[in-house]
Amino acid sequence: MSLTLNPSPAFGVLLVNLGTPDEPSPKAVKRFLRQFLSDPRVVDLSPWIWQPLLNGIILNTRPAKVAKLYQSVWTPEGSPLMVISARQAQKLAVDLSATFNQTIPVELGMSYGNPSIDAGFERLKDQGAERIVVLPLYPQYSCSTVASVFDAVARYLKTVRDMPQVRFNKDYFDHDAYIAALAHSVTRHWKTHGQADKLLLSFHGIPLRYVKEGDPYREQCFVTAKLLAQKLELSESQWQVCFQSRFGREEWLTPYADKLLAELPAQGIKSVDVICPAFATDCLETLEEISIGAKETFLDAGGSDYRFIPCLNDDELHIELLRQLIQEQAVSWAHTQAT
Ligand SMILES: C=CC1=C(C)c2cc3[nH]c(cc4nc(cc5[nH]c(cc1n2)c(C)c5CCC(=O)O)C(CCC(=O)O)=C4C)c(C)c3C=C
Ligand SMILES: [Fe+2]
Ligand SMILES: [Fe+2]
Repeated sequence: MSLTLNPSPAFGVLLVNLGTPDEPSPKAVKRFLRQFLSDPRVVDLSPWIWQPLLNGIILNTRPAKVAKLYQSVWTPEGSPLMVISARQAQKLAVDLSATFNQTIPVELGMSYGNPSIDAGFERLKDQGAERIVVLPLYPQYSCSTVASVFDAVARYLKTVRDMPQVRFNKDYFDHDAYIAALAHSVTRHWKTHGQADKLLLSFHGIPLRYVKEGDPYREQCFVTAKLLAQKLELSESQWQVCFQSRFGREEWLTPYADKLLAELPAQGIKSVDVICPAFATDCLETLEEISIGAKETFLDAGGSDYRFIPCLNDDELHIELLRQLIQEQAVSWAHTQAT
């Protein structure tokens, strides 16, 4: 039964992800990388040192190379990250609206590129939402991702006279529904392809220094991995964590995915299933780096079978997890409406 007196929504949802270039051209990639890599939460070096390096070398060499990689995964509808994020938002809006028995608007906001976090807030405001749940789609908290979303939210709020009430979800690395969704995607994959010698859990890396300075990301990755292994009833030798997407010369979290995959065949591991639990949505880093590049590394090193497990994307259990996370944040705003 609905007790709503006010026709405006009880609340709105801002789903946040990293963002992606507008098109797979060197020019658009350069624009995207300039914004992304100028964020001090991502690269925390002194701007006096970093900006000349970024503008003098990186932005003159990397965009052409990375644009080619984007072209290899781009779809007719656009960048995989954007296309899948839009589907997630649409499905989540349907499920939330059913839960709360009224239309709950869900908008996307990207940390870098379009649509921006500001644009997402504005769209929610246009739909009458005065209370907003911000859900960064990063299961494990890192200063380089989630804190950067928080910074952008705070920057937006500074620009408005009447700020909305905001709830912010920090992480969900150990949420039962997250582990259940991951476990379901692995068992579904095993049913179709069989089970490999090892399940490799490849998380996006960060500089080791960030962890030494207090970032809980690595610890949260290991908790996720252990909970998933437990749920799948895997023994210690049947799974392993590694970290991908290293950038720059500094030491990042280890073991590095590419190095490990090159070593495993010599240790007698000839087949692997690879899952990327830190990514809520397939993107360049999963579809190119892990699904294509890392596969080549493993097979070249003598591996026989390499199988990539897609991200949770718009899987039913993933949307259910997102719905639960929102409901947990919004329950005190909307308990009279929840059915
Ligand atoms: C420079 C340092 C980087 C840190 C720290 C970092 C952390 C981090 N990133 C993600 C998720 C994604 N990263 C993606 C692409 C990407 N990441 C970096 C660099 C850092 N990431 C770069 C330079 C790029 C762009 C591609 C390239 O030039 O290599 C993406 C994919 C975007 C897409 O368009 O598909 C995601 C998603 C996490 C989760 C994370 C820390 C935990
Ligand atoms: Fe990244
Ligand atoms: Fe990469």
